[in-house]
Amino acid sequence: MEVLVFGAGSLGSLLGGLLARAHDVTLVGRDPHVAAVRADGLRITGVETLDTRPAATTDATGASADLALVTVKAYDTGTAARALATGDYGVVCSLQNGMGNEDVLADAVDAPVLAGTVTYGAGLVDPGHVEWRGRGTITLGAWRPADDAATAERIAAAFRAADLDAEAVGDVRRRLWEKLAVNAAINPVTALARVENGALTEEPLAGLARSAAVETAGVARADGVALADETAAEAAATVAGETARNRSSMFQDVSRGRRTEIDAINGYVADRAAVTDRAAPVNRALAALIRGWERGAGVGRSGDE
Ligand SMILES: NC(=O)C1=CN([C@@H]2O[C@H](COP(=O)(O)OP(=O)(O)OC[C@H]3O[C@@H](n4cnc5c(N)ncnc54)[C@H](OP(=O)(O)O)[C@@H]3O)[C@@H](O)[C@H]2O)C=CC1
Ligand SMILES: CC(C)(CO)C(=O)C(=O)O
Repeated sequence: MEVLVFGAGSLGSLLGGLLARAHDVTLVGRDPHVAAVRADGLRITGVETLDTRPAATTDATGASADLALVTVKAYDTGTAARALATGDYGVVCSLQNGMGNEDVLADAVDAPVLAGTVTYGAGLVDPGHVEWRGRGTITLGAWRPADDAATAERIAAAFRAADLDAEAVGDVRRRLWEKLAVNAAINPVTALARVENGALTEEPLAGLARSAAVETAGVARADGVALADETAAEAAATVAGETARNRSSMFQDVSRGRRTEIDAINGYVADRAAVTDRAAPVNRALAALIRGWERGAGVGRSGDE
């Protein structure tokens, strides 16, 4: 299968490198990473060590592939969608965190759209070198009723052909909302308190994280997705415990003075709550605090805005 990975940073490089074991992969990213991959290939270290040679480019204009995976940060999805709209793809699949990405892609591209959640962990450590930080699972599903479920199964099988753990599911919206509840609970609280994820398993932060998760579940239900309060709260607590020594991606972004994915996480929950006439005071407050930090830090918002 021809696979184009749009957003060859941490996750895109890891998955692209692993997929290159079985497929014809092109990474779309930035220099100096792209130049290093073109010159010397991609090195994966960590869980396994692997040297692969995917193609790499900084410009996907007019490209084509059987599958386009979208692995940019959520605030860059609009840019990715516009670039993909100039090409020809059999399927487009978001593997990003947060909500709203699939709708942006579906509005722009003329191809079936899949949604995916990923629990693999990755970090780009040097140009041409990505660290594989954790094994995980990829869960895929059709985004719109018109996006055939058999497509999700075919793409999951393509991941499995490259020895990745992947499954197609019929309830991908619920899976995305559950992951959203986990991110809404863990990401802003760890970023604001400057703590590793494990700090959320005890007070004084456990109650705040739980409130964010439970509130997210309520908004999911108002949006037509059956996510129980306790399921969301337990998912957040379990992930915080299992990733106790991790710094969440938002904590890392704030530490590096980089823009966060707050709009697609707690900002999305607060926006959906407003549409369905619900209050979401915890998510709204967490979003305001992170946005306040972004503004104070002068973090650029040049992506979709
Ligand atoms: N890292 C992980 O382990 C996991 C990440 N995720 C999710 O996956 C998504 C990606 O995360 P992550 O890989 O960490 O993010 P990164 O920032 O490491 O990767 C995104 C890459 O895409 C590049 N990019 C953005 N726009 C373009 C463009 N127009 N053309 C070419 N390259 C572009 C970025 O470059 P630049 O920065 O220069 O703009 C960056 O290198 C997020 O939604 C994240 O929450 C989910 C599970 C695990
Ligand atoms: C699951 C979690 C919270 C792990 O750190 C994550 O997805 C993130 O940091 O963005």
